Amino acid sequence: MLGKGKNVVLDGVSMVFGTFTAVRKTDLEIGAGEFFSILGPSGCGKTTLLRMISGFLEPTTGRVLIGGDDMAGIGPNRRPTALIFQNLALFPLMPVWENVAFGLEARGMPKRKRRERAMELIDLVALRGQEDKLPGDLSGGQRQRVAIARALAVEPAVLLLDEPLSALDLKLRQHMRAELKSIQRKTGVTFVYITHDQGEALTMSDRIAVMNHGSVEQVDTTDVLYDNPATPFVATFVGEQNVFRGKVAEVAEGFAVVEGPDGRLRGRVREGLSKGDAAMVFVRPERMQFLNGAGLDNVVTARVDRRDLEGPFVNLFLKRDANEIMVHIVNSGAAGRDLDGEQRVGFAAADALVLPTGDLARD
Ligand SMILES: Nc1ncnc2c1ncn2[C@@H]1O[C@H](COP(=O)(O)OP(=O)(O)OP(=O)(O)O)[C@@H](O)[C@H]1O
Repeated sequence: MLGKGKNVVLDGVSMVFGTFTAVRKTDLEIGAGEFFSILGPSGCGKTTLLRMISGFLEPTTGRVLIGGDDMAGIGPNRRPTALIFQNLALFPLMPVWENVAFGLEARGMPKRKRRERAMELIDLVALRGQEDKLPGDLSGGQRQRVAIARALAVEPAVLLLDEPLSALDLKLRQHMRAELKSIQRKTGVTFVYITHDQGEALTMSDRIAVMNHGSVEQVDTTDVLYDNPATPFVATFVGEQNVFRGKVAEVAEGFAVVEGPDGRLRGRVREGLSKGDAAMVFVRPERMQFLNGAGLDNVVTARVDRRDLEGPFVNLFLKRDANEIMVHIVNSGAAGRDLDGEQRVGFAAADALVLPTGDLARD
């Protein structure tokens, strides 16, 4: 009943509007049946990349291949893709099932068969019982599922989703994440998902490409992206980070020591840094600990500034001169309530990553 997922290859693709380069030369391979996200801040070129895959834009340079076929000169309607936007554009006067079956009529499928096919898809997106309602009588999340069923009805090999959840409230968005992932798994269709929401990308994707200023900075699985970001931008765009600046004092056996205003800090390093280079040390807030006398590879003294209760966990913010340090602790009782004044916080060298100085996501 459903199209089988195909791979998408971008081979030296770029997009220039007049004198402005929206997407720099990009090579990317999205696997058949993969849930692949393109993540980045507003204006970084995500939608432009998606429009080149869908055929609404012809790339300035390079080729788009879907399932091995070069898409040059092939319009959006003739590509094995379907597109879902934030603005769903459902037909308000058509019941749910006719909305889902809409693309099938153009293919000359008789009405009874169309309804049958629509019902299969309505089951897939868990909307059984809603098929005769009008879109206006559904919740936002249900409407979203109608749009997904409609896009899947035409049996695309690749489903392109452009921030489809951004109009929904937080609870519904979180629920729809699980739902989208399960639909993707059941169908085996390749999903290319555009978002600026790193939480969304991390929870749903097999792999993520992080974009910044028209370039893909890193493509990796979610765990690798979180634990081993390739650049300061990726390190700070995906999740929270503590950042310590300084100069490399030593490099040996996969670790570097960075000397700066926060002292001598040791962390993991890849190639590309030598003694004297400007560097940044990144540590996730959940890898920082308050040190009650105990030692750790790295120790920083800072003053407790504020405590944010998030419910299941607590974020403690400490100040050290101009630097803010965030420590994330599990709320197993009165977490962090009695902490104030100067405190020693620390982290293991294995939990810190040293990268060459670069642009941060939230500068
Ligand atoms: N047709 C166009 N002509 C000129 N510039 C364009 C055109 N389309 C997009 N751009 C520019 O290209 C850049 C990338 O736009 P794009 O829509 O791809 O970003 P995005 O990452 O999807 O952002 P958002 O999350 O805000 O939608 C932006 O600076 C935008 O203004």
